[in-house]
Amino acid sequence: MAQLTEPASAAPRQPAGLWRRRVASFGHAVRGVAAALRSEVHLRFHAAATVVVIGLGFHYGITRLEWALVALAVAGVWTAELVNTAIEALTDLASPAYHPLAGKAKDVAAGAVLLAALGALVVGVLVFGPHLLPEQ
Ligand SMILES: Nc1ncnc2c1ncn2[C@@H]1O[C@H](COP(=O)(O)OP(=O)(O)OP(=O)(O)O)[C@@H](O)[C@H]1O
Repeated sequence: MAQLTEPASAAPRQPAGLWRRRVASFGHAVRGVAAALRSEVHLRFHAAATVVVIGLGFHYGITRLEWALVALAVAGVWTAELVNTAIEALTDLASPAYHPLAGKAKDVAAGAVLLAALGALVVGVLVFGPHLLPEQ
């Protein structure tokens, strides 16, 4: 039977359409972060910690390089936590019953969060330690 409409893939790519898709993708990403924030207590803790760290950064007037390190550390923890949340959801979908591989997937994802958090702790201690505990 003849097709009445062209398949979507055959439509010419207009710049306006590309922009619409980019904006839609951005919306999906924001929706993902919001959903994770609603369901994950850890992420709400990270959100509070991020606000505190930014406040400390302004309070102590840290340097541009220190801001860069803090930004990387904060983004690293958020990224690891969001990926962990996605892997947990996919694992629960694929294997609601107990399975050693499901456990391994969740443990490895949690390990990524742990490593990112340890890295952020090191950055936090090195950047803010001298301000919070000045030498006598
Ligand atoms: N389907 C499963 N099969 C085997 N082991 C599992 C399974 N689901 C969870 N586990 C084990 O239980 C641990 C905790 O899993 P759970 O889904 O409760 O994560 P969580 O502790 O709630 O994580 P978070 O607190 O980050 O949300 C996993 O790291 C894994 O070792």
